[in-house]
Amino acid sequence: MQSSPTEPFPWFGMDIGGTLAKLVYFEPLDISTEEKETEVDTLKTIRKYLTGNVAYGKTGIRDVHLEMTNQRLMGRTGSLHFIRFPTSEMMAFIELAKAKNFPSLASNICATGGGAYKFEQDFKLHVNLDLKKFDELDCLIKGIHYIDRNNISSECYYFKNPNEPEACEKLPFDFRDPYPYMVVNIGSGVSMLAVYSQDNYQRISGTSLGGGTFLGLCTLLTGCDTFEEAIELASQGDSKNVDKSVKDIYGGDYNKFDLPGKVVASSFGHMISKEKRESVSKADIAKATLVTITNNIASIARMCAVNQGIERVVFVGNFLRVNTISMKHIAHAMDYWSTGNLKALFLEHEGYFGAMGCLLELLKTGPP
Ligand SMILES: Nc1ncnc2c1ncn2[C@@H]1O[C@H](COP(=O)(O)OP(=O)(O)OP(=O)(O)O)[C@@H](O)[C@H]1O
Ligand SMILES: CC(C)(CO)[C@@H](O)C(=O)NCCC(=O)O
Repeated sequence: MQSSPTEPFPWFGMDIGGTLAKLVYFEPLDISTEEKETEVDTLKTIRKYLTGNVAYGKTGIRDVHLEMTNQRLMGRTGSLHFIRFPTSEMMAFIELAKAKNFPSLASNICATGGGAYKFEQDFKLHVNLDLKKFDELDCLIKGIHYIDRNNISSECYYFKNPNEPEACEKLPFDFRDPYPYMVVNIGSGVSMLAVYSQDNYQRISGTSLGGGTFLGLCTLLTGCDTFEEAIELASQGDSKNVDKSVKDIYGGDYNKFDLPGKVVASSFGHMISKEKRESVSKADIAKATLVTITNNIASIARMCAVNQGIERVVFVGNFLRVNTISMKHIAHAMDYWSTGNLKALFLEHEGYFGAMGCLLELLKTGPP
């Protein structure tokens, strides 16, 4: 027998970030006949709309490959769905919620991320909803913990031989006993956290050179329009045409301090030459932008991990979406510069942990 939920449906967690808004929706699949008969139309409409589509409006997308089935939450069994749309469309989302009559449901709306604060007044003004706000980094840690424990296929993975295209392998990593570990959340900007236990963590550092910087610079420099386009362009480019290497400066290795010739000495360093600027392609520039941002994040992460005496570093955030180039670069850089002492780990649900943690907070909260 199922226990009756303390929190009325629908169950959502929302993470409104600087670039993307993420939504985790729990679809109950153990609805009794009695519940079906009494389920209000609005609830049914929302459930059917979200689970019956993979795209919403022009820009909303459900990441079907990330769906988690057979989840048990608060005594109910169902599926977790993962949906994202650009934060720039937030007002359209609020209008959609209005059109679907969402505010008529006596439910809490929980949100995290900067947008929970930024859009609070809009929710109140346009749909008369009070947002319950939760901290984005608390939610991130809670979400990582839940998804890693409850994903039946392996959530956590690493790259073996990340720098050898032929021999590189993506392998599962057993993250059951993870503490202490570091989280590097690469969103628009980057936050770095040291996690000591399930409810003990600190934000130890951050950098404004993040996913937003990559996309911003790449669109400026190459004229591309979307993140997917920028990554595709980068995959065809060669950053050596843009960056100056140790070899370009030394004519070979810098032996005294163990700097091999192929290491980047100066990101974008070749671009001071008119001749090089004229011969470089857009793809080369996209790749160099990606590598510059990625290496900088890996470098700061490595210094933080060494400072904290932590060996495992988990990289998350939507910057890593469809971006194996950066993941392999990070894996190689962490391994190489720490002489094998640090391990870069990755999680399948990349950018959804904040929204997942937010859903868990909603269920903890119960009715007002
Ligand atoms: N479809 C997409 N549109 C825009 N950016 C994308 C997309 N897919 C991946 N990205 C990358 O993901 C980044 C945003 O990641 P994420 O959603 O984790 O952060 P955010 O929550 O928006 O930012 P922050 O946490 O700094 O507020 C973008 O800056 C971009 O590099
Ligand atoms: C401001 C946040 C936390 C919003 O998610 C993120 O974009 C970030 O950590 N930016 C980097 C800020 C810093 O320089 O530490």
